[in-house]
Amino acid sequence: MSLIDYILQFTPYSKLSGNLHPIASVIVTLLIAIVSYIMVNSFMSKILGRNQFNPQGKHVYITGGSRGLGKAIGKMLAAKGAHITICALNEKALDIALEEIKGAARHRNDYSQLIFNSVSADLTKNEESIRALDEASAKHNGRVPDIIFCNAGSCIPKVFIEQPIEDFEYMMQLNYFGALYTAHKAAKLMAQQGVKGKIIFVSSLAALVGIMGYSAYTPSKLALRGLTECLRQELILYDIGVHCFFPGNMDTDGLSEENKTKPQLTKKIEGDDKQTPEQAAKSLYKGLCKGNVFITSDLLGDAIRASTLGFVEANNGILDSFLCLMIWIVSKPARLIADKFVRDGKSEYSVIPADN
Ligand SMILES: NC(=O)C1=CN([C@@H]2O[C@H](COP(=O)(O)OP(=O)(O)OC[C@H]3O[C@@H](n4cnc5c(N)ncnc54)[C@H](OP(=O)(O)O)[C@@H]3O)[C@@H](O)[C@H]2O)C=CC1
Ligand SMILES: CCCCCCCCCCCCCCCC(=O)[C@@H](N)CO
Repeated sequence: MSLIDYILQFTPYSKLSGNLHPIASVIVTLLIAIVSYIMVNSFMSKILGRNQFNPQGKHVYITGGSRGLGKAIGKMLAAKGAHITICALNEKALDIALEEIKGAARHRNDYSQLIFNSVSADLTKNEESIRALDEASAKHNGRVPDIIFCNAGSCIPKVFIEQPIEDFEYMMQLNYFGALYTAHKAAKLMAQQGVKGKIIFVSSLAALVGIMGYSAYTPSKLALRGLTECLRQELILYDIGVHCFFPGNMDTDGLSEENKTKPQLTKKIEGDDKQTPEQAAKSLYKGLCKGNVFITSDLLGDAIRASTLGFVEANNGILDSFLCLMIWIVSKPARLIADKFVRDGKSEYSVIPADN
């Protein structure tokens, strides 16, 4: 008896196969194989993936850690025993956030050994980004942080022709170059010091699907995807892991702020689903534990991710193929409906008179 026959005898297939048409029996066999594969795969990834991300005792550096997602990541990892450094612009907000982050770790036995620190810097500038990282390292005897979250970012949504060029430049400068400056310095220090660390870029679901109103934001976040793909391979040289997170809308100050300038049509197309930053942080953590390179925060995001993989590793080959198929089925009607919203909205968008 072959191994397959041995396994199949424990399935309903063994009782059915005698009565089935040969084609039906091939289909049933395939289905059983697929379901078993998914079960074995998810079981294995639970067993094998459990230790791929253990922040305990590690120094975690979070840009944009004073609010929203960055602060939620800080609290979550502090509670798991990480040393935390947060970096942002506003010092007062940093102080308040650091107290909250400490509070999340206070129940721990090793609380007194944990180091919490905040650094104020303008991350749109290379020298400032380097100084911030140096200050963070100084509190750890010059050792670069083990885990870097490039999370600081901003979104100003507007209709393309009404958006000033300065906005395009600002978003590229903060969302792409801001993350690049920190990652570049951190990777160099990790390589020099032999620190087998991790760099995690916070992109957005809006990087993987382009919708109206995000013409300045989407490209700046898509650039991070490209950077992740190159660095994931290149930093194997130094055993540095690279990951990219693509969350959907999260209930943060950033979202309230962007909603002030967001075109109605953009709101209509993206819908008003949103997660708390804590929920998104949890999805990110789970993805890191499994060793996933591209990580999302909900099912729609996961399907969009799976449909745009290219040469990026699937998180689960079979499941991702299935999700990709779902997007292939729904994307055409979804696009037609979204396009119709835009066509029907023409009258609401009066065009600014031509320059005279
Ligand atoms: N909220 C959402 O719906 C989504 C957000 N994202 C992305 O997730 C990340 C976090 O978003 P969210 O939590 O909403 O962001 P928030 O706007 O709530 O917080 C942004 C953080 O970045 C810091 N920051 C902004 N500019 C600078 C700067 N020039 N130098 C240093 N720090 C800076 C802010 O500090 P300070 O106040 O001091 O400037 C703050 O800590 C961003 O990259 C965002 O693009 C992705 C998908 C959806
Ligand atoms: C062409 C047809 C389109 C069909 C629409 C399908 C639905 C896509 C939802 C995408 C939502 C994007 C959320 C991220 C927003 C974000 O990153 C900012 N809010 C940042 O703060």
